Amino acid sequence: MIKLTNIEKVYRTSSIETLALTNINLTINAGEFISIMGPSGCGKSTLMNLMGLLDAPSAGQVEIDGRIVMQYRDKELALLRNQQIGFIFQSFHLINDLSVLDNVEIPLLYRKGDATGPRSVGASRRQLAQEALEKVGLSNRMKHFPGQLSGGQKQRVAIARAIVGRPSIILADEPTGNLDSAMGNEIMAILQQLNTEGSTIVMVTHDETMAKKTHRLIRLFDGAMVGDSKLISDLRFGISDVSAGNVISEPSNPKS
Ligand SMILES: Nc1ncnc2c1ncn2[C@@H]1O[C@H](COP(=O)(O)OP(=O)(O)OP(=O)(O)O)[C@@H](O)[C@H]1O
Repeated sequence: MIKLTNIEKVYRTSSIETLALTNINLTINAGEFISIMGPSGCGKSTLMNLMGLLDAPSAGQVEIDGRIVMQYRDKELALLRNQQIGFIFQSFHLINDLSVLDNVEIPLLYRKGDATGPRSVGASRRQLAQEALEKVGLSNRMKHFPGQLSGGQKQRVAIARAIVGRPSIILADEPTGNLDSAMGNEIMAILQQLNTEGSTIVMVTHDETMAKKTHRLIRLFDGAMVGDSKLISDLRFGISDVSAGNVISEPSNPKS
């Protein structure tokens, strides 16, 4: 579960102050698949960075799985992030000099314990990485390098890397943004499958079609939450009808 309470984020440089997020109150339940949409600059990545513990809010509280993280030190944040959160980015962020298998192992190298407890020795790391690659249908490309893969395949490697440590939360920042629609649909199908198996997924997207495949759509505008709609019937969350959608307010003059 991710709970954001009264979040505000201000970026300050010597000459300018930008209010990137204001008055964000949002609870994402365990097992939900939610999408976040809004025009460029409205604060989507900032929100993801706060949920991913990559940045701290200027005010308000961030709670991850019942832990209020505001008092955590950097080391503790890094540990929590490594164990609980998997990241997927639009531009994949793979290391070109490493094989597919080595790329997927990376999050496990930063662990004191392995995905399930004791320190991960090379063999068990390898095993976990192979399993993650099998899950995304890439077991036949383990020895390839990122430069030898299609965009969709690269994103599948990135998903394998995100799930290798078995995090409960996956944060995906425009995961289909660099892909054609066929590859984008493949990636969405994998994310939907991971969600069915229990992962909580938060996805930023500019694509309404992709957003409609998720349970719930959050709309941001100028740093504020302007919409929160239930999209797909899902009995796990007591939602029986898409009309349960609750639009807070629509932006009157969206920038894009
Ligand atoms: N490190 C930073 N320093 C100063 N201002 C920043 C910083 N990061 C983001 N901003 C500003 O905060 C606001 C929100 O940015 P953010 O990247 O979260 O938007 P976004 O919705 O993800 O945009 P896009 O869809 O274009 O990626 C913007 O006005 C941006 O210029």
